[in-house]
Amino acid sequence: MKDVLDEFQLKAKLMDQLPYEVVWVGPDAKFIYANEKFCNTIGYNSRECGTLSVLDINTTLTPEGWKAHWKEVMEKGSLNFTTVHKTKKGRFYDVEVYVQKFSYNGKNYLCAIAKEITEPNFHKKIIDNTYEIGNIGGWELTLLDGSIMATPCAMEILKVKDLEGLTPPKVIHKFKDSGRYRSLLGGVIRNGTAFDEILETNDSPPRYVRAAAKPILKGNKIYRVFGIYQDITEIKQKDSDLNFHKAVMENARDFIAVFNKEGDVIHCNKSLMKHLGYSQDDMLNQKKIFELDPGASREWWDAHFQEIIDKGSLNFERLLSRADDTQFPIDVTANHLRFNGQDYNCAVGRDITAKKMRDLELHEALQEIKALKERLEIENEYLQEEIGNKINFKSIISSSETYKSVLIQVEQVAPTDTTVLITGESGTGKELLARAIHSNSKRGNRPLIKVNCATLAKELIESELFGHRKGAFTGATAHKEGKFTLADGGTIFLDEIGELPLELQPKLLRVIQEGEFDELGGTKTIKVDVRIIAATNRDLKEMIREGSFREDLFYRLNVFPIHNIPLRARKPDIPILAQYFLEKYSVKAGKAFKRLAPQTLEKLMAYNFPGNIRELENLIERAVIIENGTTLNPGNWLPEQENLSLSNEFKSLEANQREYIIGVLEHTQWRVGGPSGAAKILNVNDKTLFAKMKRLGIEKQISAK
Ligand SMILES: Nc1ncnc2c1ncn2[C@@H]1O[C@H](COP(=O)(O)OP(=O)(O)OP(=O)(O)O)[C@@H](O)[C@H]1O
Repeated sequence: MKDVLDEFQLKAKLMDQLPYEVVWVGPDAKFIYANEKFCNTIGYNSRECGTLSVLDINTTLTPEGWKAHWKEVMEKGSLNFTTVHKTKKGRFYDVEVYVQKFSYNGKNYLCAIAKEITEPNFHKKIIDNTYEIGNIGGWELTLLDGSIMATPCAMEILKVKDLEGLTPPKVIHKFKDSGRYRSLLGGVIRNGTAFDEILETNDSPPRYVRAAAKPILKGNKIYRVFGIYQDITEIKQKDSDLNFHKAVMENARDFIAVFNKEGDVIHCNKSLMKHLGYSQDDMLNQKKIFELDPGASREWWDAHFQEIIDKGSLNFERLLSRADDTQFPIDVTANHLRFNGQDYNCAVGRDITAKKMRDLELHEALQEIKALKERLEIENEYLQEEIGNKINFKSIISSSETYKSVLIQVEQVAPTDTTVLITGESGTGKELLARAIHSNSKRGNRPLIKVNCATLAKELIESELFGHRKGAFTGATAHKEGKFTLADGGTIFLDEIGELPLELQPKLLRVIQEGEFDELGGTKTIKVDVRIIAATNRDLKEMIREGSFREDLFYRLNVFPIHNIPLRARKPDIPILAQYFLEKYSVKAGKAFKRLAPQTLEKLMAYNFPGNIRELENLIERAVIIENGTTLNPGNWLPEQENLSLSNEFKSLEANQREYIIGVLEHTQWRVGGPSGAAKILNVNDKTLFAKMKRLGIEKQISAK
């Protein structure tokens, strides 16, 4: 070495002046000469350099590598490459090397000129600042000697005091899942598998560190691993806050959807997607408001969107359409949202099907209550009437043996639910019997609803009996309960059943048979529990023959027939009945009558009473008004003499009725209604009398007042 130095001393001095690191190297890789720049950079003095070889400063170089390198330079004469040198203090730095072969005294040498290619200062500053702001620490592990270099930030992030703390065996314990980090580091060191993961530290409270590493290769050999640590606790916190808010939105039971001005679904939560039956892919940026809300037109949407911008938010109800085309009502609050310079409609909605159902049920319940109230009011009217009528029942006056059989029948059938058909002439007391049956049945505390089939206008009978819904026909301005509904649980008394129009008879038959009927204009079948008592003064069998009464209905009604005996067939009852009426009307008229004169009774007994008990009652009432005293003597209130004799030439009942009614009408100067009208005298209501007059062909040229 000394010889060589002597020979090259001058040249060597010149080399010292160069701004490059210059070394001369022999075939054994040992330095023969190193200039000052090299010595200064590498940190060894020139004496120490004399003891070093290339392998000492190039830590990745092996003896075999050196041999191959020497051979290549010898062959090629020169080479250009970059490598890494290590200083005496252990700092690694990148160098660009130019190697030139030269020979002296038959021996070959290398002259290497190296230049540090570490980043210039300002670049380094930028990098340092970036790392600091990003809270990123860098580290580099040299695999050959296991040495590690790191930025101060890396040590800060992992809270280690020295570089040793960042070496793989130590650093793994900084993380909660040290096993996982060990395997990640092992992967990059052994197999060059880069990683980029977020790991939780062992600190309390834990922090989150992003750990990433990648191998640095020389050829296909891993000689270093470069990595970073980044404290992302804050980012993670923000992220988890964001995720929390997202989860709140996603898991809200209410529907949340965000639409842009064009009506595209920009965002929608799970609840809405599930309810509509769409997947996320179906919905986001695929669906428009117009598909979800079939009632929304372009014009509506534009106006609505603008209104939301103007007002901030709006509340309203809409119908949404599901994927399967079914619809459901929602209550929506649409809010204006301005984000990144764009306007959005953020709609929060709720399915109100159940609420609507409840409203409907409530409405129906209210309707039902209303109907029940109406019914109660009507029932109350009937019950009031009943109270009066019950007095009449108590007053069934009879002492005749003949009538006893009728009363026995009443007593027998009353407690049952059997349908009863009471026949008999007009005025014989059929209604009185019907009331007696009802009062003595278990339905006695429920109403007895009376329907006079003769007095109802033909076209109204059906709605009277079965009720109608509002609008069922012209004039049906409100819902009306039918008599059958009113009689539910009680008894219906169908007086003058023979007058029921033929076309309504099947409907009555159905109620009797099945206990159900359809309301006019209604959609539901109404079921009722009603006992039926019918009465007629017509010969229904004859009517069947004529074809004006259905035979099947007759047999349904005629389950328990009671024939009411005419008064002329129970004459022994005349005195007792006459006495009863005398007392009744005396009290009413404020008269003092106590008894009937024997002559009066005689005349009454001689009379045929075509109008039966009603006629007797009316006679006495009239007598009480006309006469005075305590004994009722015969007077001109008694029927015409010719009618008093028992004649064989009996007139028909109808002819008698006609004559009698005309007589009364003449007496009242053809006044039908009012306190002194014929109806009052005949003890029938005005309508009944009008119906009778119509039926009997009595001209209606008179005023009804
Ligand atoms: N046994 C009786 N005791 C007391 N009053 C009676 C008796 N029978 C009938 N009446 C009275 O006679 C009048 C007529 O009776 P009711 O109306 O019951 O006869 P009706 O056969 O139903 O008549 P119509 O066929 O004309 O409807 C009533 O005022 C009733 O109170």
